[in-house]
Formats: sequence, structure tokens, C-alpha cells
Amino acid sequence: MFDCLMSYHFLIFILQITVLFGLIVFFDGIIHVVASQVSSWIFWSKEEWTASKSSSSWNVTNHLLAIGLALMAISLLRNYIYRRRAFQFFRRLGIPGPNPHLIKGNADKMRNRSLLAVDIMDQWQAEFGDFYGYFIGMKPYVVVGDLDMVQQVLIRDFHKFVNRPSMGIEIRPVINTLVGLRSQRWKEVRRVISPTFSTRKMRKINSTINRCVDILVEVVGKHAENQSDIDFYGVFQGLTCQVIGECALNTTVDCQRQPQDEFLNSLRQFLKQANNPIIDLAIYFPLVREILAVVCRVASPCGQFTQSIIDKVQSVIDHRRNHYRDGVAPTSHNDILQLLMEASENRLEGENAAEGRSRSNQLLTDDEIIANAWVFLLGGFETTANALTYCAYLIATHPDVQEKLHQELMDHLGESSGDLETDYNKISQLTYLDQVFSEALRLFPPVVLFVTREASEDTQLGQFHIPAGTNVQIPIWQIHHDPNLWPDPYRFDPDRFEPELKKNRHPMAWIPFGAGPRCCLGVRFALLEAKIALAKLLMKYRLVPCERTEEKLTLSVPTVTLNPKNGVWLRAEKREETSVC
Ligand code: HEM
Repeated sequence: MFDCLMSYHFLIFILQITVLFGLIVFFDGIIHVVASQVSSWIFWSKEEWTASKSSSSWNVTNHLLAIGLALMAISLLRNYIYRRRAFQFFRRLGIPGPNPHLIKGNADKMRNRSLLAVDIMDQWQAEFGDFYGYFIGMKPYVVVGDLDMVQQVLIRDFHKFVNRPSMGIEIRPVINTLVGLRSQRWKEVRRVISPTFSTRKMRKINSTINRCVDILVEVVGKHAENQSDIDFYGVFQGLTCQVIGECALNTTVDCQRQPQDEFLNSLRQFLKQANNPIIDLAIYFPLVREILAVVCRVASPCGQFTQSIIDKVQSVIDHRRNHYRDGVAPTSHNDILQLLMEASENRLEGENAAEGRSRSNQLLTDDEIIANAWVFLLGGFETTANALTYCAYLIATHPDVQEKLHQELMDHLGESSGDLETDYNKISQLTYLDQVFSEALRLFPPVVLFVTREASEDTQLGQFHIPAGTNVQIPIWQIHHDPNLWPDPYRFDPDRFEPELKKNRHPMAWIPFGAGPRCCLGVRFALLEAKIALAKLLMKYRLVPCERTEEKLTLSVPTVTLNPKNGVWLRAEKREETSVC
């Protein structure tokens, strides 16, 4: 008992109580002095003031105020000591890194609006090497650039690194998506959803992609006729918005022909919200995070947009279930939502359609189906548009690559009347197109800050001990521009992806889609959409730079994606008539 009383914690407790009483007395005195001064301005006479001071209500107010101030002071002091200790985290582990600010950690650097997060990480890597730690708010992130360690985190020791860093609060519908789900439930949901993106299932949505790409070619054609400059960023955003809107949400949008389409604008606005300074506050102060989650849900435009998507998808699900009951074949809809519903009910093609229809058999709840359809919309919109934009820019500024690519397209698809819809296999056989797109993804990885994991147990990375709860970040940009892996790393050279060279490269040297069991689920979808778009576009048009084309692209990293800040302006020139389309 004595030991316990004399323990360290007890002493700290006694110390805090003493400080608290000391502070109460101190504030009591201060309040008295301030009140005397103020009263001399307010009360007419000294007697009046003495009378009011001796009243019991004055005494109670005075003491309560003093206690409140003392409690506030002590909690600030505790918070200060707690933060000082927390920010010693990497120092205690012997991991180098930039000095954190007491409130922001290093988040102000990473979310700086004038300097790119990837540039900051370049600077840190130059200063501390390819293993260092920094803080977002108070959360510790260790950056791991060594490829063997990257492989250890993403693949070999995956069981210790299943989750992405926790957000600290439950924002719906994010927590029900593959991106936000954790541990066992993530495994179960991923297992159910994965077949939705298999090669065989991708064939089903091939026709939707083709139809949307044909509209893209038509839109670009109009600009080519008028010889006007085209912002390909906007054009590709229109394409990916329409494709993913139709495929994931069964929402028909005309955002390619109508660039000011409401759905597209809401989507853009939604993504812009992530760059709001309020988010910075939420990172620094957990309480703001809680309030923000509520405000976002009920009042902000981004919350309303999300709610409108939720309502829409729920109504489509209900509508389709009613149709099943009326005997309409479930396979009559070729979209991801349908595939999700089928996967969630474990209803494989050709199986008895009645089987698995009862709600009790569902492997995914409706909330999970809706949340994932929503995350496919977000995941499939900006990422693929960015990838296509960078690729178009690189192709336009490298005419030799463009001509070689055009030749390949004509050799393989020239005879097929451009009917890529029935020729999924041919798209996969376009090896030079694959090389060009891979090299574009290397130079401009569309997602630069998202490959992160949380250690669920203590582990060892090289010489460093990593305690459970530490977040690990894989620096994709730095890996993709490492001169030891990629000589002359800023040069666009699709030959780097010739099969022989590819075979001898470290598997973690090129990871635009992440790696391991938690890599990008939509990789097949993204590649199919992007390749069909590039193939159909480049068979008909030659892309060329115009006056507004930036010599060096201005980039921004508003959240986790790498965006072309000012768009990408090019022109399209019609090629001589081919047998295509
Ligand atoms: C060029 C286009 C795309 C790029 C570069 C990209 C990149 C990424 C990256 C880097 C990750 C994190 C992987 C990791 O942590 O190891 C990711 C995750 C994810 N992506 Fe993509 N993505 C693209 C397109 C898509 C599309 C079209 C969809 C859906 C239709 C999608 C759905 C997802 C989902 C659901 C996850 C989370 C997977 C999980 O946690 O299990 N992505 N993506």
C-alpha cells in the first residue's frame, strides 16, 4: 500500500492537486484585484463596492471563476507536457526527422499551399535519408523508402500492417468502404468485392466504357474542327465522371458534352473541400474533428452531395430487388453496382437466381454496398483522369513516341473498325501502349500520399524498432524518381518498360497502384478505361502542344493525389482517314 501511495503516479497526482490549489488561490487574488479596478469605474462609492463584495453571490462567483481558470490552466499545462513527450517519439527510437511544431507536428509543411508535399519529402529525404519520421498533428508517420522494407510492410509482414492509419473518428460512409474498413471486416469485404473487378467481370462493363469513350472522341473532334485549345484535364474528368457514374452508381450523366454538368461540378467541389483550412484544424485538434464530422454530415455541401449519392444508390438497389421479385433477370444490368449486389448475395452467374436473395444471406450490408459504390466514384474519377491527362501531355510533347504508338494501334486495331468493345484481348496485347502508360504513371503517379499502413504490433524494420500504432508511409514519388532505380529519372522513356528490363527490376520500384493484398482494387478497371480512351483517341487524332501548354507542368497535391494545377492544354489534329470508326 505504502509503495503504491508513493508511486510515481501518486506523486504526480499530489503535485497536480497542489498546483491546482495554488492556481485557484492565485486566480482568486487576480480576480479580486481586477474586480476592484473595474468596480472603481462602475460603482459610485467605496461603500457601495464593499457592500457588493461582501455579498455571498460575489464570493461564489469569484471562487467558481478562479476554479474554472485554474482547471483550464492545468489542462493546458498537461496538454503541453503530453505533446512534448509525444513528439519525443522518434527521438526515443533513434529515428531521424524534422522538428515538429508543438501543435501542428509537421502537417503545416505537408499541407503547405505553396510547396508541394512531394518536394518537402524530397528535402527531408536529402537531409535524413530514406528512413525518417514526421508528424501529422500528433500522429507519427515513419517514411520507408528502402525497397526490401517496402516489400516487408506491404507484402511479407502484411498481417502486421493490414490497416491504413485510423482517422480517429467515424465518418460515414468512409468507415464502411474498403478504404476505411479495418482488420477482419476489411478482409471479409475485400474477399467479397474482389471478384467484381476480375478480368471476366470487366468484359461486362466494356461496352459502357466504349460508349463513353466514343463521346470523348466526338468532343475532342469538335475542338479539332475549330482548331481550339483543349484542356485535357477537364475533358478526361468528364470521361471518368461519366464512366464511373454509370458503372458504379447507375447514374446517367452528360458531363462530357456539358462540361458544367451539375454532377461533375458537385464531384469537383467535393474533392476541393478536402483542401479546406478547417481540415487543418481538425488534424491538430481532435475535438474539431468530431464537430466537423457532424457538420459535414448535416450541413456542408460535401455532406449533402454524399447523402444524395447514398439516397440514389439505395433507391437503385431497392428498385432492382423489386425487379428480381417480379422475375426480371439480375444480369440485365451490366454495372459495378449490380456486380456488388450479386457478390454480396454470393450469387454467381448461372446460379439459381433465387438463391441468396434473402437479406439474411447477404455478405455485405446495404450500407457497405452503398459506401463502396461511393468510394469507387471518388477512387475512379480523379485518379484515372489525372493518369490520362499526364499521359496525353507526355505523348503530345514526345512526337516520336506518339508516332510509334500510332503505328502499333494501326497494326493491331486498324482492321477491327475500332470495335474495341468486342476486342478486349487486343487492348491487352498492345504492349507499347502499356509501356507508354506505365512510364507516364511512373513519372506522374496520380496517387502520391495514400500508400500508408498502421503497425498493429511491435515490429522491426531494418535496425529500427517500430512500436504498434506507428504509421508507415511509402514514398511513391521518391521511389519513382530514384536515379539508382531509374537512370535520368525525369526523362520520359517508355522503353524502360520493355519486358526484359521490367523482369530484372525490384518489384517495388514501380508501385502507382500500391502493392500487396491491400493494393488498388480498381487497377484493372482503370487500365481498361485509360487504354481504350488512349487507343480510340490516338487512332483518330494527333495530340500537339499549343501556346498554353506549360513547358514544365505546375502540380499540386491537395489531398493524396497529384493534380495538374492549371490543367493541361493541348490541341488535337485529325489524322488522315483510317478504316477506324
Ligand atoms: C490510374 C488510376 C488509379 C490509381 C493510380 C490508383 C491508385 C491507388 C492507390 C495507390 C491505392 C492505395 C493502395 C495501397 O495502399 O497499397 C488505391 C486504393 C484503392 N483504389 Fe485505386 N487507383 C486508381 C483507380 C481506381 C479505380 C478506377 C477504382 C475503383 C473503381 C479504385 C478503387 C480503389 C480502392 C477501393 C482502393 C482501396 C483498396 C483497399 O483498401 O482494399 N482505384 N488506389
